[in-house]
Amino acid sequence: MSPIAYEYRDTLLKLENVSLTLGGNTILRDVNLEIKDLHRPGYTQGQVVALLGPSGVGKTCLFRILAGLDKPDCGQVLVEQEQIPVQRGMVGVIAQHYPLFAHRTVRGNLGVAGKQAGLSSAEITQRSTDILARFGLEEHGSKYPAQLSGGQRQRVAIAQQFMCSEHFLLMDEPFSGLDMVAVDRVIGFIREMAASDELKTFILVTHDVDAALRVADTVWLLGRDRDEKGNIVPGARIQATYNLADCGLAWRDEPENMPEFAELRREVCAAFRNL
Ligand SMILES: Nc1ncnc2c1ncn2[C@@H]1O[C@H](COP(=O)(O)OP(=O)(O)OP(=O)(O)O)[C@@H](O)[C@H]1O
Repeated sequence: MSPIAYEYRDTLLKLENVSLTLGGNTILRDVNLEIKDLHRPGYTQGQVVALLGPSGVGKTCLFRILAGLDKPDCGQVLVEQEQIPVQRGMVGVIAQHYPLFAHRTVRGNLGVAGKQAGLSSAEITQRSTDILARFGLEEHGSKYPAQLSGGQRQRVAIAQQFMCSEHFLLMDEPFSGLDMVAVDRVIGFIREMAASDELKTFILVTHDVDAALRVADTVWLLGRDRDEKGNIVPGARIQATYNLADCGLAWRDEPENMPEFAELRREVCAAFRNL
């Protein structure tokens, strides 16, 4: 199938030579990547990118650096069209399992995020109302997390991050522990939200090859090199970049049923196994 037309515009987020050492061990080594505003003629299209890597490779460390929660030893993360150094709060963070405050209502949960982002009470009320409507949660504002379904809780957790970060949403293992139907629902939701705003950018950190290839327009493989004897060289870096738009897989319904998907999946899995 022929690829869908698109072009890249401004840089929205850039990692420049990010390296990290912890307890004397090199964890990340010269990680470079760039997320650009992806433009599809006739469509509003945000970005969905995935950082894929095996367990223990340094995904969580990179996640924290991307979110401005930790500083790398060298290198930097620049965000927005103005390319400013990332600060805590500029990138919305959704931790694994979509945690919420159990003792606060849905509106209360959104309010906490709004307060952390420095919004006034009036702004919190206004933005919460807008966001609840956008997420189809209008009727649930005064409910507590325990009174929601799993899918609704996920939506609230994602909505919460939209209170503080308009554009960037970083998700840590968003598919872990979910059944097939729930994975479909999260993928559908990410796609829908990404198509709601030209600058909306989802960054998924995951080891789930299938889900990453189903939802992302770009996938980066994070891994460590091996020396000539096959031993692991400390320090993960970007080992491969897969452009799913060029493969004709991005923005399709059920790309997993396309032959191109199986081919790319084979290639990614083979590379993954060597990391
Ligand atoms: N505070 C720390 N001090 C020393 N080493 C650390 C520290 N935090 C993490 N590490 C090491 O850094 C490496 C990467 O850890 P990280 O949690 O980022 O991996 P990951 O890719 O997220 O793994 P997983 O998918 O299993 O969660 C691991 O080898 C870990 O032992």
